[in-house]
Amino acid sequence: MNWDDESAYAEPPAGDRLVATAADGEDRAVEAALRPKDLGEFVGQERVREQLDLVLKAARARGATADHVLLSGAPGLGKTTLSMIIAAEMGAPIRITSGPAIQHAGDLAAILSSLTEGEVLFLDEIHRMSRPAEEMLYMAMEDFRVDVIVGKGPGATAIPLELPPFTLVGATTRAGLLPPPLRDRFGFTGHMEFYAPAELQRVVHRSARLLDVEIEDQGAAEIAGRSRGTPRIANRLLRRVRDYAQVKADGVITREIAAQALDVYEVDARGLDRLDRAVLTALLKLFGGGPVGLSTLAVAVGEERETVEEVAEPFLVREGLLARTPRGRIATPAAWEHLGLVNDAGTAGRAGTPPQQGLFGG
Ligand SMILES: Nc1ncnc2c1ncn2[C@@H]1O[C@H](COP(=O)(O)OP(=O)(O)OP(=O)(O)O)[C@@H](O)[C@H]1O
Repeated sequence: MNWDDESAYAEPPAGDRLVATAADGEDRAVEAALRPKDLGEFVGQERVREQLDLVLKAARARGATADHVLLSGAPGLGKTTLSMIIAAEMGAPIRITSGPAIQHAGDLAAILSSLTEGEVLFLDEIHRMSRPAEEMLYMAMEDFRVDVIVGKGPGATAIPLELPPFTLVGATTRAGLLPPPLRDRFGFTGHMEFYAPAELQRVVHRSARLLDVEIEDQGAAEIAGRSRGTPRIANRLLRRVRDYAQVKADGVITREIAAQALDVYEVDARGLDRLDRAVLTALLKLFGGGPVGLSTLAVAVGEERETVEEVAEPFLVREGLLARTPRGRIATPAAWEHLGLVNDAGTAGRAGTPPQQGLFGG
């Protein structure tokens, strides 16, 4: 996983996609109830959990405020949840804000100057902060001090303001976009990975328990397998499957019920939705697996170029179903297999030809 590849996680707001990684209104309403409250309850991310546990235990033993923490990774993997756990483990209050909400250095100064000793400041999307605010943050992180500028022009003066020690938890989907001086000021950086199906299965079981939904192991596995490695998606799919189980069955989520429900919602066994499959189908059936230009592919599926590039492609690339080459987009052998077109050589056009040539060419 290349954490500096910012395009890997660029995804616009959820819209009506069930498999979107961004949170929608309904997610926000239930997420608070589903958030693990301590490191023991937090599923997966073994490495980050273990490292963070050491950082927090050591700080507690010293009676000190924990070092600043940077969490990087795709949306919905648990960065906000982890920041709340850090505060809880330190017995400290937490203040939550985000980069886009801090456009002026004054906005940041107001927040920083109102922090109490040991408080955790969670700054989501830290890469989207304005430059002047970012520069103020450098000094605040290092020296627990800010210079507040009073007045304008030649008469402006900087008034130093001491801050109580605090822990900044920065979250970013794009670690590569952070300027090195900012990155270097974090004492600990945790890279959040996509979750394995078995881990997501545990997330689903846990959420089902909290939502008072009866679910069988195989039902949880079915939902986990379609959740694109992301707990937020797993929780969202669980809620839709619960609806289906209530209306069409006796409320219990079995493997069959989960599969039927997610088929209704057009989320397939590998987690692809209608748009993902439309892109792949066009690539295979209309263009023989490529290479084909992005604009042509977008026209073929009746979508904007940006939608195909930013919404569908990142997951298809991650899944090894599609590759971006200098000559255009190509389908991998796994794409043919997934859509059941591998043995389709007898049909019209080149639909049955696996795109062996030029797979890495161009
Ligand atoms: N490790 C985990 N174990 C159990 N539930 C989790 C875990 N990680 C995330 N979740 C659940 O997934 C949902 C999304 O998590 P969270 O809001 O922390 O993600 P995020 O990375 O901060 O997303 P974003 O970057 O979009 O804000 C929450 O409901 C949370 O409870």
